[in-house]
Amino acid sequence: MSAQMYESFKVNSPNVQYTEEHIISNYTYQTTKIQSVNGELIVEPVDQKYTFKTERKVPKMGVMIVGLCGNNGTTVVGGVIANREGLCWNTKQGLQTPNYFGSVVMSSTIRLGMDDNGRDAYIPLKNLIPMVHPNDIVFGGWDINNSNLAEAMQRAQVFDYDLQVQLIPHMKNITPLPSIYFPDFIAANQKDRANNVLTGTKKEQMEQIRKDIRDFKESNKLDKVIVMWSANTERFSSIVPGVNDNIENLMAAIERSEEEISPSTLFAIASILENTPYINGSPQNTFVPGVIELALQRNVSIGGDDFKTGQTKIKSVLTDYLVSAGIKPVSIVSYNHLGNNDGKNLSAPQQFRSKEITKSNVVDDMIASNNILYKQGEHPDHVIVIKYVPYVGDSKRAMDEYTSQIFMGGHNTIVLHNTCEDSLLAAPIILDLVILAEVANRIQMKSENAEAFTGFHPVLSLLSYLLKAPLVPEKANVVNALFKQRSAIENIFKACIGINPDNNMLLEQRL
Ligand SMILES: NC(=O)c1ccc[n+]([C@@H]2O[C@H](COP(=O)([O-])OP(=O)(O)OC[C@H]3O[C@@H](n4cnc5c(N)ncnc54)[C@H](O)[C@@H]3O)[C@@H](O)[C@H]2O)c1
Ligand SMILES: O=P([O-])([O-])O[C@@H]1[C@@H](O)[C@H](O)[C@@H](O)[C@H](O)[C@@H]1O
Repeated sequence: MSAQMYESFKVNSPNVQYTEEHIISNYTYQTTKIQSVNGELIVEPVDQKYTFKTERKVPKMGVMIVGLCGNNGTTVVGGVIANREGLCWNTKQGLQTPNYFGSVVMSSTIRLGMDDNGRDAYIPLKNLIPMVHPNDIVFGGWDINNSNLAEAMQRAQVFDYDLQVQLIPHMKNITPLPSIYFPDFIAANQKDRANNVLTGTKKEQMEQIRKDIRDFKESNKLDKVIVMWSANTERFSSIVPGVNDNIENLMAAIERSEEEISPSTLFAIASILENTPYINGSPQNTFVPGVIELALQRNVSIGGDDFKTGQTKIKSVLTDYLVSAGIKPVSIVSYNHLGNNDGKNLSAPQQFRSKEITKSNVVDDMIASNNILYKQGEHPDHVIVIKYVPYVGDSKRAMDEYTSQIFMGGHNTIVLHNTCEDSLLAAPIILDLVILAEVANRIQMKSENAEAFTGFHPVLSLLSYLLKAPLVPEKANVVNALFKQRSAIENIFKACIGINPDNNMLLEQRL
């Protein structure tokens, strides 16, 4: 047996100290410095010393979901209630128990090292450093539709009937706060849903959202709140000089109720002004330059864009495998049809365009990494098709074809059919996003030459593993390859407790 599972562990190292409040780790970050000198590439291995300081106390956290009554919103809330209450339900396969499958935090493991018998020791990722447990999260939020959460959960048609029945009493008293609704930003076919909307100027509506956040935090006696956009995909906002190109212009434009400012941008600003992290689970460009500038100014975490759940997640693995194996994808065709309200909204051209962008860009970094296969600027044909077929509901059917050039003019064609229960895939991603965003805000680090500890950059690129179009700090590289993204999470958490990254060399077993 090559693997042994463990639940907990203690680090034995002179470089790691556990105090009442913190885990303090003196860590050597090993990286490689590259320089081109007189046309010659100089490669210099570098050891940089850092001190990581992680707060051990896990806060009482609330999550406010924009789009609370949607398929994703009701599924994540219902799923947490089922887990917290231990609700089991009958299905045609027998009794089903609740779980957090699909959450990398709650249901994946990481390798710590090898024991004396040569067995790999694994622990749950969630036990690596102290993190919020989803069962303890308090949910609330907004929706332009006034259904209570039990009605909305039933409308979503995601959960098995026997579970729905058990969830109704737990969800019927949860109701969404009225929200900001500007019809021009989402499909016209959403109009019938909009019976729970704020009125007033854009400034007044934004101030109401700020008050909602304060009231939610206070009434639930929360230590922290995170706002998560899981509302419909908006059209892209135009970046207009003098309107949203910097925070000064953006705040002035809000005062003028400027047309081009979207509901999601107002939610982002409201959150940042309330020192509340904001995550965008949809593809639109909520984070116009003025919003990013505000997040930097106030040092508040923002993350996005667009949950990476099924068809695109596989694309970020398959393309990485092909290119890193020296195989040249030359055509990628991604078709899917779905019948939920998300699909209905995406049936409108401008909303589809937002999604097409995030679903297409996910291969760019992998293609750019191999100039043996691709000349400068060369890339595969890449087509995205999304069709709205009401009957299939939340059960999205994805069909992909990957055609690649192989040895000596040959071709390899991979065809995938992938039935993605979209909300059952997205709900655990939503939990991972808020749990990781919260813990990232409890980690500080200091290089040996620095005066003071600092946190992560406000643009939280650590969340990339969970997103189609990762938002990264200016000048930082976008990484879409899924296992590189996962390693970043694992290795940064290991650094917090002074454990080296898993380099997979296994010299203990190769010499
Ligand atoms: N696998 C997935 O489900 C998945 C993956 C990636 C991204 N997404 C994105 O997540 C979002 C939600 O997906 P869903 O399946 O829950 O969609 P949904 O249509 O079921 O839910 C969206 C909800 O947002 C509400 N809404 C619309 N505009 C609003 C506003 N301005 N303020 C508050 N509420 C508003 C709607 O009334 C609806 O209840 C979509 O943008 C979708 O593209 C979903
Ligand atoms: O499965 P995935 O590509 O990660 O993401 C999904 C898309 O395939 C689907 O077309 C769209 O409707 C969903 O909102 C989601 O974006």
